[in-house]
Amino acid sequence: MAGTPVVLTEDEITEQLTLAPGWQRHGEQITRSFAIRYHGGVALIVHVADVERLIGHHADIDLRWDHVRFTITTHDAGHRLTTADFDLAHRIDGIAHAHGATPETRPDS
Ligand SMILES: C[C@H](O)[C@H](O)[C@H]1CNC2=NC(N)=NC(=O)C2=N1
Repeated sequence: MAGTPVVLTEDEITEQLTLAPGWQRHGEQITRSFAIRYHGGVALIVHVADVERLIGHHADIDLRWDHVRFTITTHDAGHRLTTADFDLAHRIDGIAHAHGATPETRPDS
């Protein structure tokens, strides 16, 4: 990822969250789950990983038998939220949709 990422202010985070419906904030990270069967989740993760490699920004990914959960923060900014996190979130939304994964709200996400 080019340059040192700029940490977002609270107001900027609030604004970014309104533009990324479905993503939930947990401290200095954002997370979202998508319902998809295990092998479909593996294919989804491979696709996301290809894009992450291109953009130089990576989510923590939790694969379960019936869903995949993505958690994003910017390590290089001291595990704070930056625009790179929301950029990746939007990219994940598009890829998940293309794979037929269904956004879901889980109590643990
Ligand atoms: C050099 C490399 O591109 C950087 O360390 C990237 C890698 N992927 C990353 N991913 C995330 N989530 N945060 C980062 O700060 C980050 N930095």
